[in-house]
Amino acid sequence: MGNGLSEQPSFISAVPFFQSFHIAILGLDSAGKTTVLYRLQFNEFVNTVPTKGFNAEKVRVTYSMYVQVFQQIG
Ligand SMILES: Nc1nc2c(ncn2[C@@H]2O[C@H](COP(=O)(O)OP(=O)(O)OP(=O)(O)O)[C@@H](O)[C@H]2O)c(=O)[nH]1
Ligand SMILES: [Mg+2]
Repeated sequence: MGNGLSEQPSFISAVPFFQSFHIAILGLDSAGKTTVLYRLQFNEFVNTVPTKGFNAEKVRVTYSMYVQVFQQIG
């Protein structure tokens, strides 16, 4: 689950700055989707409540590159 998240993979730095991509996090209830999303966004673990609908965050992966991450209910 969220605790297993390692450093962001190096392939991201190989993506040209003008490209953008979306990441969808899918999983069963309480799988740790929101935990992963906020770990990416804030670099810390936060207390979560069950998500209603979906959640989206723009995550900065390099100085000038952002990735839009969508979190969908299970
Ligand atoms: N032990 C453990 N607990 C975790 C881990 N990741 C998340 N949790 C806990 O699992 C619970 C659910 O985490 P969420 O991130 O809210 O799960 P979710 O997939 O977003 O759940 P829904 O929004 O209901 O679909 C929370 O109490 C988290 O603290 C992990 O890696 N290890
Ligand atoms: Mg959630």
